[in-house]
Amino acid sequence: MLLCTTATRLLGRGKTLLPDPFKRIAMNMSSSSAAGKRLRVLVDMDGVLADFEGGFLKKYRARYPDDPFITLDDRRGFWVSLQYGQLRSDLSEKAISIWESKGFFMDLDPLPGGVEAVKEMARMDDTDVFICTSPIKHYKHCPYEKYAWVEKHLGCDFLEQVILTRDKTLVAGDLLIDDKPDIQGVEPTPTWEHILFTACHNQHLSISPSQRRLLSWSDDWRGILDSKRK
Ligand SMILES: Cc1cn([C@H]2C[C@H](OP(=O)(O)O)[C@@H](CO)O2)c(=O)[nH]c1=O
Ligand SMILES: [Mg+2]
Repeated sequence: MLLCTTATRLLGRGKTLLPDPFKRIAMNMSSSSAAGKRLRVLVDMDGVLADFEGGFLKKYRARYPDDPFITLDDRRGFWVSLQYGQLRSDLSEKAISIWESKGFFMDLDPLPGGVEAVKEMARMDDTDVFICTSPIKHYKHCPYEKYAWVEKHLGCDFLEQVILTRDKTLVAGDLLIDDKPDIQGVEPTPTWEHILFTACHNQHLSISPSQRRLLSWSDDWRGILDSKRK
């Protein structure tokens, strides 16, 4: 799955085709004209743009048709394997085998409205959007497939915006839209405000009054971005 043309691969995307010194001048000009006013939005991938839970359930049921499963309505807690292990101890490993398989991350369907929202965000003035996503430690397929998914659904240019990290606290931004309720890492005070994206596993959680949710991509994500603009 390589859709980037050779020319694009060699030269990079249109915006950054200038030779380095010119690029620096252009960047200085744009940063002085918009001094510090750009909004940086970090958008998570699984559970926010890509339907991890739906994709998991479909493949789990196809591979283990005689084993019990948990409906999306009954999902509780971020870690799928933890809840499956509580249902029956051997099911934890069976669950893990699903997302460690070739094609799992590539085949995930986009969640409704996510791709369109991210494309619209990227076109907004003074706004930088990055896809901030964690690969699983079984690295044989996942990192490649995450890039391939972005290329397929958001386009080749968007590959520039991908940040793969196991520690999102190290990434600086104004907003992090993410379905994981607790985002922790080595940085105790990340620069971003975490917006909890509602998913089957977190919808019943009560969150602190200061924390904000995005219920879906039909919810007012534009208002949340505007609230952070200086
Ligand atoms: C194991 C597991 C991973 N994931 C996702 C979260 C991470 O992607 P993301 O950062 O894009 O949300 C990735 C690695 O943990 O897989 C779940 O959403 N639920 C799970 O139970
Ligand atoms: Mg996620």
